[in-house]
Amino acid sequence: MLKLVFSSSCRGHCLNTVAPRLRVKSDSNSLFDVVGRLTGLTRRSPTNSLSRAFFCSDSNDGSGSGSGSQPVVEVEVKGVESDSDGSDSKASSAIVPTYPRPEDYLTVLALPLPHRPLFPGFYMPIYVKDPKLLAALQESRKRQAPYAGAFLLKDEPGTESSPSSETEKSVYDIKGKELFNRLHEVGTLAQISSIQGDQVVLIGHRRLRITEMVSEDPLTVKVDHLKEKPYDKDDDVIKATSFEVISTLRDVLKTSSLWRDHVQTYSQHIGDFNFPRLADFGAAISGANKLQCQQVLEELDVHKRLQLTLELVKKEMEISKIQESIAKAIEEKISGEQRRYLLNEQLKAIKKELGLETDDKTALSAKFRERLEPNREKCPPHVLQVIEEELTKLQLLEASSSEFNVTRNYLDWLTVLPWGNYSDENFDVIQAQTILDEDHYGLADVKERILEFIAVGKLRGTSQGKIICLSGPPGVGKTSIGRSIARALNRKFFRFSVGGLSDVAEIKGHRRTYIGAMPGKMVQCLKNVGTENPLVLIDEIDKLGRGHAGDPASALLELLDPEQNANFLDHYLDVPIDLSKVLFVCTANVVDNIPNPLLDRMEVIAIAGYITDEKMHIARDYLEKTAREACGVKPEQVEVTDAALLGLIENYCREAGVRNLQKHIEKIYRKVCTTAHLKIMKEKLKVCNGY
Ligand SMILES: Nc1ncnc2c1ncn2[C@@H]1O[C@H](COP(=O)(O)OP(=O)(O)OP(=O)(O)O)[C@@H](O)[C@H]1O
Repeated sequence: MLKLVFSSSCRGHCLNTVAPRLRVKSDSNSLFDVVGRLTGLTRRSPTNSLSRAFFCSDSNDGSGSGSGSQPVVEVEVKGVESDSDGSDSKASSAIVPTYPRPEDYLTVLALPLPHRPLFPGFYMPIYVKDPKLLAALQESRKRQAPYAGAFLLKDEPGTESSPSSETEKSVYDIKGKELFNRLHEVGTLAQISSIQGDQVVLIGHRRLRITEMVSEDPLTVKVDHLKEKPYDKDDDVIKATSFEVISTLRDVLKTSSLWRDHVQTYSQHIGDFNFPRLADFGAAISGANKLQCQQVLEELDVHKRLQLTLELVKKEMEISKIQESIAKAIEEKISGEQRRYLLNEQLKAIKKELGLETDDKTALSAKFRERLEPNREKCPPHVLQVIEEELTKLQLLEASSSEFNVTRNYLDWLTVLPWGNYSDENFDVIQAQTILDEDHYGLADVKERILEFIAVGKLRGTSQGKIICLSGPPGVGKTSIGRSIARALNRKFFRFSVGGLSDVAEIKGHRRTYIGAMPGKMVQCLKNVGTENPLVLIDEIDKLGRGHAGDPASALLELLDPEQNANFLDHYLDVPIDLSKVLFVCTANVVDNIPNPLLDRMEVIAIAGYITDEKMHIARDYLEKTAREACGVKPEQVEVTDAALLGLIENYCREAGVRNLQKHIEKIYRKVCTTAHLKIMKEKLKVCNGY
């Protein structure tokens, strides 16, 4: 049992039920076999023709005189529809009763078709919303007269001809005379194949013409049965036109799979074929609008009908060509995009594997932009401009060129600097004092100066960079107090020693044109600390070297001078940096060795050596504690007496600073550790030997 469906949504026709087995005796050559041969469709063997021979038995009787192929209908109610409820199966089994014959129906119920006319030989499901009409249809089936007239509904005057202009429901709102006037005169005698709920499946049989209205509700009309005008089947023009229709159909079939399905289904169910049927078939499966289809239906001249159909299938051919080209273009686009995506993904994977991902220009730019984004608001406009210019340049450069690397490094430095980032300064004098005292004993002058600095900063609301120079003999705590000051002020700490420095580039940076060029110490410092207001300790400023190319002291001057350092220009960076918020602390052993212009700009705080009493305090409260912790000794384990410390200071550590004293204390603790360890080992040995 077969169930084959024509796409009714696009064509409006449907082969939607099972054909009862009718034997159609026909010796006419099937045109669809010709189409099948041309398109490679398999031709059914003659033995199969029994099961596929279904078509309205007298739909081709118009060719009577011409074709002379009048099929003999013998009803054999063998095949039954296996509907779910089974209610219709009986009814549908008697599709073509022997009596009365279809041509005997001269008064029929008129069914309005809103979308397309019904062609002989085609199925069409319709929804009958009018209960009266539905009841009448059911009644007529019961009376063994399952026929009605299906007529296309004319568009309402003034509305556009579109399939959606009239819904199924509103069609059945029109009744009586109004409906009669809205129906096209020519329609189709339709066999009611099945009724399921409000769905009625019609099979087109033959053409009808309305002559008069018999009753209004449900609309019943008197009809004339129409026959095709006699034609000569050997007429060359008709033959040529039909061959052209077939050839066009064949071309469409090549491209449109939907049509292929239609023809295959149709050819399996249609046995004989002739010119009028070919015309009907072409028009029925074309996507032409309802009026064009109606025109074909109304045409009784076979040649004209073939011509009309040819027009429609040619148009269909054009549509299918456009459809094909659209499909091809979209397919190409999609496959091209997919290919590119795949290749890109592969490229990414390869780069990742080889560690080359950073060389990707776009990824690099994205990285730099991402890094800059949090500081963009605070970043000075001139720097932003340079960054944007360099980013554009980066995109234009060849990734393998040396210039590319220079630009990449430059951008790396430009974007990594903490533009406008400051650490929250501590303006609490008491807290600062506590921190300073925690770390160092004495050093009153230094501490006082720092507290003054904080107090001024608090009153002003902002602190200005200063240059403080701590001078004194080695080991008096110049460097360590610098770290302590940074902690007290809550600034980041950076130390660099300029002892023996003779290259100006160390301070001012190299020009970017040199291979391996680097920015100066100050830019490195900013990158390191991540804030623009760190405490920078410049150690051993009195031991600054003398360069053969340029004077480091002068470069340092530019760096330290509060007047100039608001716009400090590093050779590498090439954009001014604001260093005015940086607190510079320099250390020197001998002030006299500091170049005069530098010394002039500094606030020198001299730290003299410590006296014995001070050393005692430092040793007891700071040095001993640090040394003990460093050696992992607990306070209760060792006791260093004052006499011992005094002896150490007076006899062994007579220098001004406390570095030597610190070393001796550390030495004592190391010795204590070793002795204690040896003692424990001896005890263990004694135990082992049985003493
Ligand atoms: N007043 C102090 N209180 C506590 N510790 C101190 C004090 N002065 C110095 N020290 C300690 O002495 C050690 C040496 O100090 P530091 O290295 O800062 O000396 P310096 O003056 O910088 O020497 P140099 O001039 O040789 O660089 C440090 O461990 C430091 O903690």
